[in-house]
Amino acid sequence: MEQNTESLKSIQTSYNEAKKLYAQHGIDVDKVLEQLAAIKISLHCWQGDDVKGFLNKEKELSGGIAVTGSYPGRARNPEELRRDLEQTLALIPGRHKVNLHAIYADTEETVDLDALEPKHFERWVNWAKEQGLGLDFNPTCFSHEKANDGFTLSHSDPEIRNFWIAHCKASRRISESFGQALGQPCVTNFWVPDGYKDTPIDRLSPRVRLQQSLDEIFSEEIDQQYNIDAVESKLFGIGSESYVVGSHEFYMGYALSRGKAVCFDAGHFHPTETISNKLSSWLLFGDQLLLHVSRPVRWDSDHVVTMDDELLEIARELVRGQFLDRTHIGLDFFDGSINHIAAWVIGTRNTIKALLRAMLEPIELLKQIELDGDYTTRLALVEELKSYPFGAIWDYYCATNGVPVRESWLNDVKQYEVDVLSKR
Ligand SMILES: C[C@H](O)[C@H](O)[C@@H](O)C(=O)CO
Ligand SMILES: [Mn+2]
Repeated sequence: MEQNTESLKSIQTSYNEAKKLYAQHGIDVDKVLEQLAAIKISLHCWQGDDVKGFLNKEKELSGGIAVTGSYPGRARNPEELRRDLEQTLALIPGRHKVNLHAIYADTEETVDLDALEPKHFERWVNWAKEQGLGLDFNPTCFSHEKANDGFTLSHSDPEIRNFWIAHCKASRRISESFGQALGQPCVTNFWVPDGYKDTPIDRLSPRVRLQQSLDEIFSEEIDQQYNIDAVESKLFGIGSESYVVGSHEFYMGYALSRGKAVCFDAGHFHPTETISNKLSSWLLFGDQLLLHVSRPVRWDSDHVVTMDDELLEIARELVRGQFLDRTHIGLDFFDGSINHIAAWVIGTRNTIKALLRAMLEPIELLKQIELDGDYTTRLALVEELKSYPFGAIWDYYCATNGVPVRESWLNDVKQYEVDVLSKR
C-alpha cells in the first residue's frame, strides 16, 4: 500500500527519534530490522477454510479439534485459498512460508490419503515459486473414516495402522518434492489425535505401536536440506480427555533418540503451563524446534494470536537464547467467527511484532544485571522497556516493506470482503 508523502515523513521522523532512544542502550535498530526480515513465519492454510480441505470435503472435522463460527467467505477451493493467501501476505511485512495439510491437495483425481503424490500438489508448488514462498507440510491423520474411532498410527488393527503409515510416508515424499522445487527445507509436522476418552488400562501398548509406526515412516532416508521432520505432542483433545498416546514425554523421548524436531503447540499443555519456559531446555539437548504459535483460551481453543504476555515471552526466549536459526515458526489457530483474512493478518503481524520487540531489548546488559544479582534494576528496566517506542520502528518496517502501516490494513481487508469474500 502506498503511504502519502506527509505520513511517510512523519513515520521517518518518529523512527529516527525512536532509534536514538534504543541506541542509548547500544541497540542498532537498522541491524535489528535486517535480522527481522530474515525470519520466516509459516502461515497455516487451514485458517482460510475452517480446516475443511479439498479432499474428503464432505467429512466432518475430527481428531478432537473444533472450529466455531460461521463467518462468511471461507475459501471453497484451492484457487480461492491461494487468492486469499496472496491478499493476506500483501498486508504482512517480510517473505514467508505457507503450511499445507495433506487434505489441501489440488487435484481433480479421486485419491485417498495413502496414495497422494507430489503431482497432486504441483499447482501449490508453482504458485509458491511465483510468489517467492516456501512450503511446509502435514499429513492429515483425522477427518477420515479410518480415524473414526480416534486411533491412527497407534491403532491396534494393523490394516488401519498401515494405511496411516502409508499416508505419512507419502507425505514425506511430497515434502521432499517441495524442498527440492523451492530450494528451502519443508518442515513436515506429524500430529496424530490418538487417545482415549476415559482412563485406559494399558497406556504402554499404543505408545509402543506409535513408536514402531514412526520408525517405519522415518525408515525412508530423506535429505534434511529438503525435509525436516517434527513431532507434535498434546495433552488432551475432545474425546481423548484422559489419555493421549503422543504425549509430551513420549515425543521428547522419541525426537531426542531419533534426531527429530519437536513441535511445541502453545495450546497443548495444562492451562497454566507455558511453552516459552520449555524452549531453552529442549534446545539444550535437541537440535531443531517447530513452534505452533496459538492462543489457548482455557483449553486448546486455537484463538487468533494476540500480543499477550506468552507471545512476547516466546519471542524473548527465541531472541535471548539465539535460537532463531534452529526454530521454525508456524502458526496454528482457526477462528471461524471473524473475517478469515483478518485472522491471519492479526496473528502473523503480532508474531513478527513480538519478535521485533524482543530484538529491541538490551539483552547483554540485562543478562549482566541479572548475573550481578541486581533484580531491582532487572525488573525496573524490563518494565520501562515495555513502553519504549517500538511502534515507531514497526511502522517504519511496514512502510519500507510496502505494506500498510498500523490498522490501515483493515481497509484492504474490508474492501476484499466486499469485492471477493461476500460473493462466495
Ligand atoms: C490442523 C493442525 O494440524 C492441528 O491443529 C494440530 O497441529 C494441532 O494442534 C491439533 O490440536
Ligand atoms: Mn498444532
